[in-house]
Amino acid sequence: MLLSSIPTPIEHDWRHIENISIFESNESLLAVPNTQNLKQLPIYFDSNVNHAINICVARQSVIQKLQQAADLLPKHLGILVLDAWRSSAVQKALQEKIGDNIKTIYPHLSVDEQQQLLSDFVAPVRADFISPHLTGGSVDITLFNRETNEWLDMGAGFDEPTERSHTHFYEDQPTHPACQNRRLLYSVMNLVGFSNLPTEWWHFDYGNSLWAYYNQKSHAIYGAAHWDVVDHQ
Ligand SMILES: C[C@@H](N)C(=O)N[C@H](C)C(=O)O
Ligand SMILES: [Zn+2]
Repeated sequence: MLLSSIPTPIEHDWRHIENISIFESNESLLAVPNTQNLKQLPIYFDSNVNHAINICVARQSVIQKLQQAADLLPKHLGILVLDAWRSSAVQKALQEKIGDNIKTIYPHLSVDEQQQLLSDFVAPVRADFISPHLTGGSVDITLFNRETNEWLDMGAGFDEPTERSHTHFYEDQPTHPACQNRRLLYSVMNLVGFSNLPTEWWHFDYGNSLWAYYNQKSHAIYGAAHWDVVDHQ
């Protein structure tokens, strides 16, 4: 497959994204299946993030498209879903967790600079804003080797709040494995219709306002979605 190079980022402004119209499609949230080349590992539940659920769920078309993207990969690779739909309570817990990481890594930055950096890596939690993962249209994913189950080298850890996480970071080192692996993930996801968040090599969207923004669509098709843990026990 011809791999796309990863473009220089277009910055996003959450204030602009919240003004995009949503024509809700009412597609259901479903569990991400475990197939040979598509698996889930609910990373926030496994790492005891408050309120995280023990399953990755996403909109029906998102799941279909993930499977299509996985089928485009070389046979020895698969897509591992780490998180998909996420409640506002989990979003808030992540704001705190990643905010604390930023304070530790960058103690010399002012509070405003730390907040600005946090907004690159975690969407806001506000009553008037629908965060991307709350729509069931966002997925946090990586690639794994189907023979060894190992994650591929992406050149920065998942949720690492540093510049190395920016999707295009390794574009000036085309022979670096992380450049090749990011291009592969980016290419298959792009081919089936997802957009990528330029600050995070792992975050992709379909159907929500972030996707409408990066794909220059007139409107999004996914607003807030709800998964009732009690109904699904
Ligand atoms: C927290 C991280 N995994 C993520 O999903 N970030 C984006 C920006 C989000 O919070 O929607
Ligand atoms: Zn994400």
